[in-house]
Amino acid sequence: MATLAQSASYRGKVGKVAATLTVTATAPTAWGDAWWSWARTAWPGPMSTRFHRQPAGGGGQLPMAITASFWWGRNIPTHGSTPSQAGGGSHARMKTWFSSLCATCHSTNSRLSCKGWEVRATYPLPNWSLPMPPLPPVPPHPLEVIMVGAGYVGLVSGAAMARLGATVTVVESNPGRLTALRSGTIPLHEPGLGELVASERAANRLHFAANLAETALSAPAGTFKAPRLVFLAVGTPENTKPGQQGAADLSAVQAALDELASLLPPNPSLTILATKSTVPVGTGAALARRFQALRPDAPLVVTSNPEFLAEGQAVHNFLNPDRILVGLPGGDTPPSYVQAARQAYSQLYAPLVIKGVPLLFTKRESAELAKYAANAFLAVKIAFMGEIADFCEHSGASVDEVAHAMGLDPRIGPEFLEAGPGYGGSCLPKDVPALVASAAQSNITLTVPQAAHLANKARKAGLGGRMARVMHLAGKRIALLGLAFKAGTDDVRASPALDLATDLLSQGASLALHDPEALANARAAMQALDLPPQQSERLHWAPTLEAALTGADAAVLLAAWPCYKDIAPDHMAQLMKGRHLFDFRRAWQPQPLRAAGFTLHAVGMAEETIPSHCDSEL
Ligand SMILES: NC(=O)c1ccc[n+]([C@@H]2O[C@H](COP(=O)([O-])OP(=O)(O)OC[C@H]3O[C@@H](n4cnc5c(N)ncnc54)[C@H](O)[C@@H]3O)[C@@H](O)[C@H]2O)c1
Ligand SMILES: O=c1ccn([C@@H]2O[C@H](COP(=O)(O)OP(=O)(O)O[C@H]3O[C@H](CO)[C@@H](O)[C@H](O)[C@H]3O)[C@@H](O)[C@H]2O)c(=O)[nH]1
Repeated sequence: MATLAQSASYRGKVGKVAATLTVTATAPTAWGDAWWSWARTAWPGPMSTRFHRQPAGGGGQLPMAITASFWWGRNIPTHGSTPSQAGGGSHARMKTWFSSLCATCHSTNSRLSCKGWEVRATYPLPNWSLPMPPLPPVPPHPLEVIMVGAGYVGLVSGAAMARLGATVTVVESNPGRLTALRSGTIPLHEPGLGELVASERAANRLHFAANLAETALSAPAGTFKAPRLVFLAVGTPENTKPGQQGAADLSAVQAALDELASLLPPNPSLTILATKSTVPVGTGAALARRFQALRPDAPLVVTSNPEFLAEGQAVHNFLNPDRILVGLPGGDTPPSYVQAARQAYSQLYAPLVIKGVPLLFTKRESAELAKYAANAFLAVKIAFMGEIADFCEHSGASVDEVAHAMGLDPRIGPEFLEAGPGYGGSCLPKDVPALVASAAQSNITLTVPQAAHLANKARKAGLGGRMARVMHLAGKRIALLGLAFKAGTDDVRASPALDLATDLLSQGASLALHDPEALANARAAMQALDLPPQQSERLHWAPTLEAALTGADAAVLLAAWPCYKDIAPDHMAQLMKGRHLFDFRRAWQPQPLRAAGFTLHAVGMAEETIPSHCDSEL
């Protein structure tokens, strides 16, 4: 038992109802983690909680601040149309809860104030005693992680796992990418990744290898002091073989497994294999069978640890996930292997779990399917809003207002309701058909994801047609702004911009293409299309936004990079020849652009915004 000097304070806002209780304690910081796990289970709050701990100093007897955020949940009614009316309901509930919290904590002298939308409360908690459990055992060795593939997922996950304390070797078979990494260059655009990789390399926790044979995996049995985790983060693109179109191409996953089987030493200790790659349900079981046939002497447990990061915010997503999902095998797998896997994951992700991130252990099949189901659900939301946006354009409604009104319903939520040019990227476009194809193998027809997939393909293919309805395209110079599949990344895989570019070229337009990060990737992708010379000579790669806009008859916004949002309308008007703007992201403000003389065609905005003089161009 230790006595802690504490104070607690609460600050919450109506509509975003969360209470933060900050407990300031003077305690040996070495006890922090143990106190933490005790607090998470023993806290008397009636609602779900999320804990954060911020040590105020290094080891020893330094004070630390502990913040426990008590989330009220998503069902707080915020009735009324004025702050005080709306606040009444939820603030009253908050007050009741805090009063009971106070009583539970034997607190006196609590202060509570309610001003506009905000409630503040301060509760001194004198002489509040908390039992201190014994320190948990410290694992004797850091985890050894091998990450196969240094793409968006493998490189981010590998570096972030090193940050979590593991010793990580990232294996990359692409020589150019490996050379770049070894020389300290990050071969992809991901905010924060450069700093993360550099600091983990400097701490000697992050290494790179050209193949599995270069890692310690091929060393004699007994080399590893702790269980080794081998993650597969290789690509699983859409299969293009006849008869298998749409299904996931698992050849890179299988090749990596075969490589592993070929180099493990005789009678090695247990290897924990994890698919970070997105793989169809049943893949883990198939990989286990394949490995068993190749290496009956080598103990292996195949687990699923799907990744939910989104490009452009990958480092942040990995280190602050909504959940960590781990699928464990059942059936014939020895329980001791499964237990070892569970322990290894618990150790690997402990620094995140301690922050309150849920670590879900499920059946392996559930984890595999949950990843696809999540992506398909996101795809359905986006595709649905695309169709609603089309209807808005013909009904006088604004899709922004419709989405906002829908999103305030907590059963719907505000995320992923932005209608745009169609979803792109390396995940949703290939994962939805892969889900549909894998279900079809079990004679299950997934009509809803399939409809989203078809709607999205049609949306991307129809962008040029939308433009052709308001202006002649042949002979015109069009500035395409934003070539990545969304702002924040240099990834152009399945980018709507590439679909539109090929369509506009075939309609006779000249293109000036610009992107702040994705120009090189877009150029490589367009070159790979092997366009006829009369089309490729009409492609112009603009090094600056100004160069793209200069002399353009029209500009098209496809990815909402800040540089496009921030450009001054008058500056655009000076540079451009024509006055047509197509905003497929609704990132541009209509009024200032109209004031500068532009005609704005924005997705999901009513037709009346298009002046009648456009007809004369048809
Ligand atoms: N990109 C994302 O945002 C994201 C998010 C979650 C999940 N995923 C899934 O993760 C997987 C990887 O996606 P990605 O975008 O990182 O792919 P990527 O194509 O960017 O990277 C894969 C990397 O693996 C390398 N590689 C392939 N085979 C190898 C081998 N045998 N040994 C060593 N290196 C090898 C490739 O050279 C490449 O650099 C996919 O299944 C994808 O669906 C992707
Ligand atoms: O409201 C929205 C949200 C997204 N998009 C588009 O949808 C696509 C995908 O966007 P996003 O999901 O942000 O990017 P990804 O990096 O592809 O991430 C998705 O795919 C990853 C790979 O599986 C998952 O890990 C992530 O959770 C999932 O969000 C992009 O073209 C976006 O422009 C919209 O049009 N409207």
